[in-house]
Parts: sequence; C-alpha cells; structure tokens
Amino acid sequence: MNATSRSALPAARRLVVKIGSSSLTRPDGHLDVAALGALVDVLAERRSLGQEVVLVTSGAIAAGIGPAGLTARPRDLATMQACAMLGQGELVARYSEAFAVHGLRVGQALLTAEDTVRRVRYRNAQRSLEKLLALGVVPVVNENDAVTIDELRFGDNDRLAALVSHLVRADAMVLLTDVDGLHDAPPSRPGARRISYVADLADVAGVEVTARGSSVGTGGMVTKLESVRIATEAGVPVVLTAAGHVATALAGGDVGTFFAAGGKRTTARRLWIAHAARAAGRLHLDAGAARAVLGGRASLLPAGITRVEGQFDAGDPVELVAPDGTVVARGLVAYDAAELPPLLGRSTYELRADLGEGYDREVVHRDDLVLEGRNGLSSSGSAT
Ligand SMILES: Nc1ncnc2c1ncn2[C@@H]1O[C@H](COP(=O)(O)OP(=O)(O)O)[C@@H](O)[C@H]1O
Ligand SMILES: N[C@@H](CCC(=O)OP(=O)(O)O)C(=O)O
Repeated sequence: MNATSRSALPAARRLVVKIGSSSLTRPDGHLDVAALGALVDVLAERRSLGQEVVLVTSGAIAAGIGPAGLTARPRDLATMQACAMLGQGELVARYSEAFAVHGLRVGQALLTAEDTVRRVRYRNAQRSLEKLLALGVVPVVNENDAVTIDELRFGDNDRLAALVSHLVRADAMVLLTDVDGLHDAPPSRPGARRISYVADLADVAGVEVTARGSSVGTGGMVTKLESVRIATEAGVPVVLTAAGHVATALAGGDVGTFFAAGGKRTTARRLWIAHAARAAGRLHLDAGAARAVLGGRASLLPAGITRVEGQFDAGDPVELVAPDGTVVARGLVAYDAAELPPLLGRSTYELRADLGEGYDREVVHRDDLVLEGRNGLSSSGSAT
C-alpha cells in the first residue's frame, strides 16, 4: 500500500477513524446523535466494502452533561471524569443502535496511556482488539477517563488514536474535527487556506496553530499535529478533515490535509516516551552523562546525575537535562523521586556493595530513553 498518497485510503485493509468532541456536540453542549449516525452510515459502508474499521471516539463528557444536570461542559478534572462515567455508557448505546441498523455490532475498549506503554498491557490490548476485529465487531475506543490521572492522561483523543493506529497496525488514520484540515493560519483568520498535502511535517513547522480548540474540544490543532507526528513516524499516513467530509476522505478524494507517512515502524513505548503528555520530573546530568546519553547507546546511571527535580514514581516519564539547561532526552525512570538523592554521583559498584543487588540498576534504561530530536524522536527501536 502506498503511504504517500490519498490512494492509501480506499486501498487500506484496516483504518482507524477518530472523531473529536467538536464534531459530536451540539451548540447546547449535548451529544449530536444525528452527527454520530451520519458517521456510522459511512463507516458501515466501508465495512461492506471489506475494510476493517476501528473507531476512536470522544463524546463521553458531552453525552454526560445532560444526565449530570449540568448546563455547560465542566472544566475541573473530577467533574469531567464524573461526566465521562455517566456519558460513556450513553455514547456506546448510541453507537450500538446506529451500527445495528447496518447489522453490525460494537465492542467498547477503554484504554489509558499506560496500555500503550507497558509491554504486557500493550500486548493484551493488541490481542483483544485483534480478536474483536476477527469476530467482525467494530471496536469503539475512548480514553478510560474514569481512572486516568493527570500525568498519565492523554486528555485529548488525538494521541490515543495515533497509538491505537500503531497498536492495531492500521494502514491509515483519519482524524475528524470541525475544520477541513490544517490551514496556513488559524481558520478563524480571514484568508486562511487549507493545506492539501504535507510530505514532511518539517514543511509545516512555521504554520501557526493554536492549542485552544473549539469550545468543547481539547488541545486544538496542536494535539492533532502531535498525533500526526506519532502516526507518520510509525509509518501510518493520516488524513485530517471535517467530519462532514468523511465519505469523500475515505474514498481518497481531495478534502482536508493528507500527511504522508515517513518513518518506519518503531515501538509504541518509544513513541509514547517521546510524546508523553507531560514529564513528571527532571534529572540533571553532569557533562559526561549528557555526552553518553547523546551518544545514543548508554543507559543513565546514578553516577551521572547531579540533581533531581519533581515528584515522580518509578515508571513515570522524566526529562534528562544537560549542564547547560537543555533537555537532551526523555525517558521512563526506574526509581521513585524519593529513592534517588542518596544514590546520586555514586558508582554502581559502590551502590551494590553498600545497598545490595537492585540498587545497581540504571536510573533510565537505554530501551526506555528517547533523544530529543528535530521531530522529538531521533532514536530508532525495533518494532513491538
Ligand atoms: N492552523 C490551523 N488549522 C486548522 N485548525 C486550527 C489551526 N489552528 C487552530 N485550529 C483550531 O483547532 C480546532 C480543532 O481542535 P479541537 O477543538 O480540539 O477539535 P476536536 O474536538 O475535533 O478534537 C479547530 O476548531 C480550529 O479552530
Ligand atoms: N475522553 C473525552 C475526550 C476529551 C476530548 O475532548 O477530546 P477531543 O475531542 O479529541 O479534543 C470524552 O470522551 O469526552
């Protein structure tokens, strides 16, 4: 399949389609059931043409606003989560009804960032989604808002969709929103024009995008481009378009923006480390450690760390900072923040002798470390 042209879409064996809150929400903040039905009609048609579809859908919070007795979308995390818990069942019920009209069944998958990072959980999600697809069911995926906490939360579904694309080995990903693709300036600005084709994300590095989305969406165009980066670096081409253009987009028509896939498949955890929503802390390195890490082959040992910043637990993403203050890499730390201070600057030999086996382990293993590159991901791992 050609990952550099729109012909990838009708030729795709497996598609991931993500629809955002802005396209599923009425002006009064409630779920737009008609918009949901229109999307399902198009997806059902693709299924009848032999394509497999994985749907990543936002809308749980929107669907929960009414039942929660609220008048507007909440902004604090706890109320958003409560609303999503109320609304998720409602949302899936609407999808079940709409797909049933076409004789199709849906299966709900609620994922967290952790499911795409931890190897065992990644494999588990991969196996169950494969089985669901083999059963002819349409997976309906959302973030598990009820249990996710701030640092490990996607918040928006854009990056989740990219990681799901990697997980299910999609041939293409389609991001549906309320604007017809990336524009050369925020679309509210007079004269802003759609960009039809992007061969390399570096070509649009100068385009002004805002993080503030529609009144209901999360992350705006910034998280969409981040999602595009993850997908294309993983070898998956992307179309970003308006929800109303989904039929044309899936047929390979010239709507929205097509982003050609550049990279070769890398591991999901490396993608996630590079693009994790927020680092939980920082490790300051001495010059030797910074050089070793930048060399690309070394793990970070306690001896090369001069200072620790932030409250993190083992497994959290952290930034690695060189003596001149630049962030040289991101990685998953193997210790809690509180454990580290007595170990700093000491050799693994000393630590093993004083504290015993286990304290001589790397602070960040090289498999859990991604260099800060031009595209935020400059090292290559083997495919998961
Ligand atoms: N350069 C740009 N091109 C296109 N859209 C942009 C740009 N900069 C900012 N945006 C905004 O991004 C918004 C979409 O993001 P968001 O509201 O988070 O959508 P969703 O709910 O679909 O995820 C659009 O409404 C648009 O105003
Ligand atoms: N998981 C949340 C999605 C949060 C959100 O707004 O995402 P998006 O519409 O992708 O910007 C929900 O279902 O409401």
